[in-house]
Amino acid sequence: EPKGAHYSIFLEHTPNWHRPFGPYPSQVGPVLPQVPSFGSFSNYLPPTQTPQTTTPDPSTLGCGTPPASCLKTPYRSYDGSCNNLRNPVLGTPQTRYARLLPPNYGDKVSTPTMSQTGKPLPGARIVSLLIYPDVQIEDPKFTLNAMQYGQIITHDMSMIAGSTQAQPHQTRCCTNDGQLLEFANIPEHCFPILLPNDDPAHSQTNAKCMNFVRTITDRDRNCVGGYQPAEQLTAVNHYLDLSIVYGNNDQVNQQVRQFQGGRLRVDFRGGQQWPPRSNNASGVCSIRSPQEACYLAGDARVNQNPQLTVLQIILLREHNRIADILSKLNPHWDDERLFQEARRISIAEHQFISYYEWLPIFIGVENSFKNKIIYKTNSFVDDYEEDVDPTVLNEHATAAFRYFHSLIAGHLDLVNEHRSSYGNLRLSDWFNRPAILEEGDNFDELTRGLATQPELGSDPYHDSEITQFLFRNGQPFGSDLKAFDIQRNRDHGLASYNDYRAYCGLPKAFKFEDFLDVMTMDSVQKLQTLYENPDDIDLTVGGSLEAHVPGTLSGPTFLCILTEQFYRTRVGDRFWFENKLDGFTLEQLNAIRRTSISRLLCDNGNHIESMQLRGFERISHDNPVTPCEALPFVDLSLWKEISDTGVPIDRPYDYTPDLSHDFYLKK
Ligand code: HEM
Repeated sequence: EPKGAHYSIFLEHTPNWHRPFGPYPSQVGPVLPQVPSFGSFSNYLPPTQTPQTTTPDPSTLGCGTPPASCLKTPYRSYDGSCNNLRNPVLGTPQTRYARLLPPNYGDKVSTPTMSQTGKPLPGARIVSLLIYPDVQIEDPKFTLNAMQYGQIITHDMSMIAGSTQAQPHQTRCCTNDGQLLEFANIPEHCFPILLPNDDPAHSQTNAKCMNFVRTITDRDRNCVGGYQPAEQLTAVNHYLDLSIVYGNNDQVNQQVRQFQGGRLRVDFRGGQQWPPRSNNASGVCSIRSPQEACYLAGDARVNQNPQLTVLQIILLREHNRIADILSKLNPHWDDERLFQEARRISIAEHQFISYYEWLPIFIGVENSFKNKIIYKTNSFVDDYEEDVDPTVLNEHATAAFRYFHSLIAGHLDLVNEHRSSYGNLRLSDWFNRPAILEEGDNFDELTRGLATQPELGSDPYHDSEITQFLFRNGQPFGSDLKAFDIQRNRDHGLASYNDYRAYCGLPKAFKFEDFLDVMTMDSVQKLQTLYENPDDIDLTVGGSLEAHVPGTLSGPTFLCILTEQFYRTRVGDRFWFENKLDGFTLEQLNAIRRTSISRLLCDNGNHIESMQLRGFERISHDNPVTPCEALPFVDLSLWKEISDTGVPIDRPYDYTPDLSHDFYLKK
């Protein structure tokens, strides 16, 4: 095992990770046009009207469309525009990922990465089979809920352009029976994964080819030309703002809203609220009959797996729960005001749970404090910095954060109120088929399962439900998520694992044995069997073999990338919930800080009666199942604006942000 001493040295370096725009410009290619005149706020809207910007026409997708102007409003836009007032397009959908290191494309411009020797890298499926076998090791401490909330955070922050990530891609790079297409017939953007002859699964059907379509880049959209290296685009807004619930643009937002009482649209069945039906069910779900439920939500991936859909529904119901209470407290508020206030509270709860409950488990408590990602305070934390770029890093989304695919469990326990499980669902039976949630008591049983079943360990082992059966849709075998991750790493031309070691403060390796500082001999030997040169190792692969930094769920290289990302996501968000500018009074902010994932599950399940206090942690003597009413909750009465006798309630801070504040007029 690697020596522990290394880590303490490493941790001392952590505060240097934040370089506001990195050593490498975060916008690859020409700087996007800045909006010259957004400083003129003549068209100010009071807070009770629909805020925001002129929405770009999605049919003219370029590489991010700057809004025509930014309106003065205390609420976020749906697409994230005007969050950064100096560069209002920053963080909006259809913009580039950022990068910490320059890309390493095969032809230096856009083709997938090659070996240093000029030959192709080892096949992604071959690497996946050797490095990521299915060995079932449960995490000793954390629940499936920790894994599942991670996917929620991911979907909130990014989605490679050109794919829904929910279904096999519409572009087919292989024949229907899994053979390679004739070269002349291969559609544009294809980068199929070749299957070895002795593939343990696919040799049984004689398939030789797994579909894989390249991510859309700024070059594909003609935003850059010449020899400018390509940068991939993300289809959703980069902020941690519950866009998975509210949509990433005004159009989707309008589809998910009820426009009554501040509520989101729901269908009532069996006395419970369910998301509205998608109007393209056969396109986005693997349904067997037209009646089968397939949901519409702010994010296109909502139906991808049952537990993801459970959390999406919990978050949707939480919004409506808050809107209903606010409307009783403040009957004079109209739909828009109720909607935006409920939205702001839901986003704050989500940011709190993500950063204060979830993130310390993954990137460590000490590391999170040290890097100013969380604070111990009962006050505001006004740490917004306009020159910190909130853009999602390609290294984060394509390599580091995907490491947690390892936590996925292939079977989902159905758990009753006594916390006993009498059965489970096989994951690959239910990809893109959410109807299962509405059967019997499944919704609550899956919800309790989330908080009871352990996640699998964060290690190189992966459940075969995602490496042999992903999206199999009734077929005997399916795709391989880890082969996708490796192929995606090359598609995006990420610099090598060795380069990121150096970036993150580890010594650069000159020979394979040099990796022994953070890897076992067994892992180094596997790498040596696969790769010709230490500089060839894909970031996705090398990073996933590192021993963990104590107190975290990742090795030092991924930890460095994750820490950098979550710093930027927080400090680059003008509407971060702990900023005075987000418009909460101190009392309200401290009320938000009493929320928890367990309370959210309690309040929004069908009939959940109990939960342990820390819902990302397994049930134990220290974390016993407790009646829901005994769990801390957000006291929404603090949002009551006028007392029962009609007197305005005096708040210690002005409820509505002062819009004439210097800040807005600075530039
Ligand atoms: C059952 C659970 C999950 C399934 C089935 C799943 C599946 C997928 C699939 C199919 C992709 C797209 C692959 C590609 O074409 O490149 C993807 C991307 C990704 N996944 Fe997962 N995933 C799951 C859970 C998670 C979790 C728990 C995390 C992290 C905590 C995560 C992080 C990511 C990230 C960062 C991406 C790239 C996002 C982007 O497009 O920018 N996933 N996942």
